[in-house]
Amino acid sequence: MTETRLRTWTHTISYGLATLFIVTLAMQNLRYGFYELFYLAIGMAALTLAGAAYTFICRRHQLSAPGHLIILSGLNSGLLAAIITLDSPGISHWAMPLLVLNFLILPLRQGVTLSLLLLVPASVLLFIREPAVDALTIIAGLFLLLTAASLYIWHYDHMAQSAEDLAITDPLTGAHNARFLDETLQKEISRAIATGHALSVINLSIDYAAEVEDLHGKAGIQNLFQHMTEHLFGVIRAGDTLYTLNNSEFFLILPFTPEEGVRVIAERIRRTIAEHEWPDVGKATVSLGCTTRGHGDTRTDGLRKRARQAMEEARRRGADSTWFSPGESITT
Ligand SMILES: Nc1nc2c(ncn2[C@@H]2O[C@H](COP(=O)(O)OP(=O)(O)OP(=O)(O)O)[C@@H](O)[C@H]2O)c(=O)[nH]1
Repeated sequence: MTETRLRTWTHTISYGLATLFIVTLAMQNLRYGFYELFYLAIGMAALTLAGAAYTFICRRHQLSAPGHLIILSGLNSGLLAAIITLDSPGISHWAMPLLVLNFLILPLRQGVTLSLLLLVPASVLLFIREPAVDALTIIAGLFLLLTAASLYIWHYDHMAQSAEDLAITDPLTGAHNARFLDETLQKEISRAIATGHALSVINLSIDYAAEVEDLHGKAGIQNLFQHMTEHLFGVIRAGDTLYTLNNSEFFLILPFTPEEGVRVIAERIRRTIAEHEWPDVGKATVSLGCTTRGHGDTRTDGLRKRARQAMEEARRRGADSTWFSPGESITT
């Protein structure tokens, strides 16, 4: 299930349960003749229903739907206004479903801010109006709920981020993996088409990797691969992204980099790697195939294939070399 779908479901269920809870409150207050509270609950139920409808309307871009903040601000400020004006002791309990809703629907920071904006003035009023022990009990309960909800959401966000990082990172080198390469490259191609900026890529492989492995073992080639990854991270500039494809190949996406630029950076990488003294292995070289996005390159496979062919051409011409393969020229 995608995150957008997951959120659409959790938002709909949250708004649905909140509506049910608030409508029950409304009916109870109607039964006992507390008409002000009845109207307040009806207003709040209308807003939670609006939230559910908004969730349905924005189901395809749930992650960037700003309307939830407006709806929840309305709910929170409505309840706060009621707490200030109505002087009804039980009303502060109504904050509980709202706190949960704030955390389930909004990003953590917005949820905390909105909840504190509701709880702090409500707590002050409780202290003024209620006996100290009663006020303290209610406030402690509300703040306990706020802490538990924020810790839970923080934990969930953290776990989701770790799972995402694991899915796109090579555990050996810490660079991005092949799975993430196509996704990023497609985004960069679309960005380059939209903005007209140049986009270049480099496919890079360690020369004589099989021989290095025979001589120094699997651990030796893995060590070299790790150290080269660190080295490459130190050479490329912010905005460039590095991918490790198998135990001896790298791929670089270089946004805003024209042909002359990719030739410069490829040559710099080749030279610095050849000059470096690598732990365990000593000297090592790489072959680099570079290309720049051409007129017909709207998908990743074309660019990747051309970069690979250029790398194979560099290898054919002898180790420790770079080869540039031009794409169809872009006429503007
Ligand atoms: N993407 C990318 N391009 C680079 C990098 N280094 C050099 N280039 C390209 O090569 C060109 C010339 O780079 P340099 O020889 O370092 O000259 P520079 O004037 O210091 O380059 P700037 O980084 O643009 O200031 C740059 O304009 C870039 O297009 C790099 O690390 N990443």
